[in-house]
Amino acid sequence: MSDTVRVGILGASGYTGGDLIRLLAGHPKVEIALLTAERHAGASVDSVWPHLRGAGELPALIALEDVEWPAVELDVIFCALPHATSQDVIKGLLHATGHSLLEEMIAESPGDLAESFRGEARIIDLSADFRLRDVETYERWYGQAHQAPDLQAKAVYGLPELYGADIRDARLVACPGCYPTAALLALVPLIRAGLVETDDIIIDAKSGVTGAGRGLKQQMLFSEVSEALHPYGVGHHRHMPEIDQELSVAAGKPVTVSFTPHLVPINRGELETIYVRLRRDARAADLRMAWENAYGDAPFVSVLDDDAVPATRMVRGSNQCILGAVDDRIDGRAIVIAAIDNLVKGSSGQAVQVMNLMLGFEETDGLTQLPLFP
Ligand SMILES: NC(=O)C1=CN([C@@H]2O[C@H](COP(=O)(O)OP(=O)(O)OC[C@H]3O[C@@H](n4cnc5c(N)ncnc54)[C@H](OP(=O)(O)O)[C@@H]3O)[C@@H](O)[C@H]2O)C=CC1
Ligand SMILES: CC(=O)N[C@@H](CCC(=O)OP(=O)(O)O)C(=O)O
Repeated sequence: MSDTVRVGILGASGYTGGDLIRLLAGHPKVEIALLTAERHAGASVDSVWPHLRGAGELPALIALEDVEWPAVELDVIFCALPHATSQDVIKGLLHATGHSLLEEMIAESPGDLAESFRGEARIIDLSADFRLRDVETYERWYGQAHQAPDLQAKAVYGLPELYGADIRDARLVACPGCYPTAALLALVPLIRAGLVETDDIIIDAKSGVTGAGRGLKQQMLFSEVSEALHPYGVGHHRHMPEIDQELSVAAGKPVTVSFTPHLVPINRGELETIYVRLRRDARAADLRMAWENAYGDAPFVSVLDDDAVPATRMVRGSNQCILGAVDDRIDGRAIVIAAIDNLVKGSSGQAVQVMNLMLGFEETDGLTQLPLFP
């Protein structure tokens, strides 16, 4: 492989696609070789993203159907498309590029796919399409049949702090949802250390409006989001099975959480306040110690001392997740708080971190931005 890798971003006119361009333009080992869009196909990056004028020479956005696979010769493909679209597109591009994942699937179930293929682009999907290991769970929560169930079984869950070793060898990575990212970074080490009861976890989550994507939606209008606070998806949000799935792995038994997201009138940022019941006379200090043990070497997770608490302003624009824990005044309980930027650690930054691991780059390459304040 040459010194730089050729990278494509599918869905480059969306919010996560835009942040991928911003981060990758500053990455020392990346050349952005392909950008796609749907409604914005044919537009220049400057016109879609005026804040990226200084990002250097970039290809114009083209429609997916105009991509010349495999001639475009990408080493890495970021797929920042709406869920459900992603699974179709990834399946199609495996055929178009002659990807080795297809070869493997043909070997496993001969007859299903008629030809043999080759090719090695690493695929990093930001959508929800390959996150759930169980196809039935996907179909129940997303309300539709999965178009690529064989591929779902091949995907690695892309939370680097938990699955770094698997990500290094993966060809298809499913980046976690933004809410699961914060919840899992906070809770997995506590569950692994046996410090919290797993049947009494309550997650009160808040997200900025960019979490909903760039498409025009009435409930995202300034007049409807500003000066307001909206709970949504109460009792049925799609991120619940994803959080349950990963906490169950950590606990070695089924875990079901209570989770309620809220839309808050900020552009970026996510804050989760998590109420837990403690085991074995544990205190908040023990929770902090478990995080320190789990994340001692992790460049993007930090733990606040004593009773200090995270806020979205401490992470905005950066790939950081900040954690804090405080003893509750109800004996035996603690309040855990996690803050991330939904567009960075919650999606695009995490996806770049995944690429760095997959290609053996420094984990922090392209991701050293400090947060913006105020
Ligand atoms: N926003 C966030 O905080 C997070 C988002 N995600 C996930 O990342 C993915 C992208 O999200 P986000 O960037 O917010 O979404 P946006 O709605 O902002 O962007 C979607 C992108 O996909 C393109 N697109 C839409 N439909 C099609 C299609 N049928 N074929 C080809 N391209 C299409 C759009 O092109 P055009 O603009 O030209 O129409 C646009 O570039 C989603 O799956 C989302 O769930 C994950 C974690 C956090
Ligand atoms: C504010 C807002 O609407 N946020 C999105 C979460 C963004 C995300 O992580 O989405 P995916 O799981 O779809 O990738 C939501 O609640 O659906």
